Amino acid sequence: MSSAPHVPGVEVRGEWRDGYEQVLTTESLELIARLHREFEPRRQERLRARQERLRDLAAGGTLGFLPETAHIRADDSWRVADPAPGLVDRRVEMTGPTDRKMTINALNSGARCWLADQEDANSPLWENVVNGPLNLMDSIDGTLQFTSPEGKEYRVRDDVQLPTIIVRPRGWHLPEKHITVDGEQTSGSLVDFALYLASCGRKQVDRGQGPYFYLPKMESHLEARLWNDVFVLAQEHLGIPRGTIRATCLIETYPAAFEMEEILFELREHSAGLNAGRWDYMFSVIKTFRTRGGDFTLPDRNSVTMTVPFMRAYTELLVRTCHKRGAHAIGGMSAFIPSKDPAKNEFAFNKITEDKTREANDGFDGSWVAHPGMVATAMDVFDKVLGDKPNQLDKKREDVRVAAEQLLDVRSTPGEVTEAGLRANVSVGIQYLESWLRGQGAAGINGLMEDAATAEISRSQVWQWLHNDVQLSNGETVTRELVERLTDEEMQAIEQARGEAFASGRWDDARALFLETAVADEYQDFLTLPAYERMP
Ligand SMILES: CC(=O)SCCNC(=O)CCNC(=O)[C@H](O)C(C)(C)COP(=O)(O)OP(=O)(O)OC[C@H]1O[C@@H](n2cnc3c(N)ncnc32)[C@H](O)[C@@H]1OP(=O)(O)O
Ligand SMILES: O=CC(=O)O
Ligand SMILES: [Mg+2]
Repeated sequence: MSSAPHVPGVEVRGEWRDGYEQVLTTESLELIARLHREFEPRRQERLRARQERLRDLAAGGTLGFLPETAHIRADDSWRVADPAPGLVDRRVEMTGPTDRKMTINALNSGARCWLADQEDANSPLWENVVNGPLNLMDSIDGTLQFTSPEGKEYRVRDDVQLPTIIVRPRGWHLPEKHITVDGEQTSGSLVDFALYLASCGRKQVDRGQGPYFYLPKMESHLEARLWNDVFVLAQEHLGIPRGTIRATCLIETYPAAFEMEEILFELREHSAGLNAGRWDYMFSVIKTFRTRGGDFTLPDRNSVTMTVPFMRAYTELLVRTCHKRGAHAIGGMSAFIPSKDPAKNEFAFNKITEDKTREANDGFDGSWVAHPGMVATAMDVFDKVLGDKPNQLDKKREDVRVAAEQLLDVRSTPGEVTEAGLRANVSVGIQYLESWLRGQGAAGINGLMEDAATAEISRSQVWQWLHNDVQLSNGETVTRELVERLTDEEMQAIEQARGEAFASGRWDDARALFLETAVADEYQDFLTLPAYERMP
């Protein structure tokens, strides 16, 4: 049995298993230590800045384009780096967790890129943190195999074009408690980043591509600057040419929507574009102005479509901003997944087609699908719009003009707050949390893909409706008693639906966590923070 290598100041506190030595190497742990020592104070500073901004907003402030960076927006001369190998044609990107089976299924999906997710679709169980990069390493080495408990054999095909791998590390807010440096918990972002970079970075360069990343949940261009500085130091540390790393930033927080251009600017030598992360964006809209009542209260989650005014303003601005700077604009995730029921399946595929058609016509260069069964449908849509072109960076969208007021226009969102919407939030929130606590960060619930971002919407809507005394369409006011009663009823329904399997689930924990984050007066910034404390 191997054990963790000795690196001064570094302690691996997570359970050690055979094979981990391939990823938890001296080199990767030294990189984590160097990044931690160099950047942890700045990470903490940026997290404090988030809190300060939230306090200002709660006190009546608002969001707007920053006066201090107006010169960056006004300067037409700068562009991001030219697209890197493997990132020129990104018309369809698969997303999903990095367990062995799903890694193989994603690689065989026919998509152009694969977002290998250590974030929204992953729950940071220690074994997921280590196995993710381990599986990616095996896939690059061509040794990845899997046999299911039923005996089904999985292999990466050699007759399809493999997607370009883009790894999404955790956001800046999440700690990693299983690796400490000088006695301190490390950053989940830096651990995910360093484990992949150290184990796969050079291999990706050798096969003509590079270590590519998706960067989630950033709230300001100064957080992007922090990532850029991390990239510069890590490339130098590992002896990889500067600019080899490429990163696509998710614009998925309300404050970041006002700093798209600055985020591209900060990362320009490493930038691979922006992505419209619609689910976290919706969560962030609720969270940012959660105490400000009617003007920022959204109706039922399923009424907030991509065509409501404030969402439309956000995606239009994203395409225009990217193409002005030579950067790819990547669309988001429609939550519909295939169903065994033919009518529901047809509905889901129609929804995907509609969503991807709107994005392709708007100028996005590609978009996400959550399930391999949907790759061909999305490909068909983008093929029709792109034709032989690898992207549509030439579609400048200079017709688009988006003012701050349009991004902030939540009030014009049509729809109601209904008891069914409240029940759905409670039920989905609890079911997702139960799955997350067991180490599964994405789940299909009621025909929809649910992950950390969609669960954040569910619990934050309940919090917002409750703490703003919102009236349901049936005239009833949302109170703590009502939410608790519906929670009891929904728990009974879940127990009935799950049958015998219910007994082995972590339902008490999931229910308690949901109520702690959806009902308690003190709003938790991220559901995953208290959830992580309940994780071994
Ligand atoms: C807000 C955001 O950040 S969106 C991006 C993050 N979220 C995600 O990436 C979610 C990705 N999607 C998923 O994880 C899955 O599709 C789920 C959990 C929603 C549904 O998965 P399942 O219940 O397994 O669906 P289903 O039974 O239809 O799957 C059929 C096959 O496709 C595979 N599959 C489904 N989704 C994926 C995926 N995203 N990646 C790889 N394989 C997949 C399944 O493993 C299964 O394989 P098998 O037939 O070999 O056993
Ligand atoms: O990460 C994507 C999102 O929609 O959230
Ligand atoms: Mg997200």
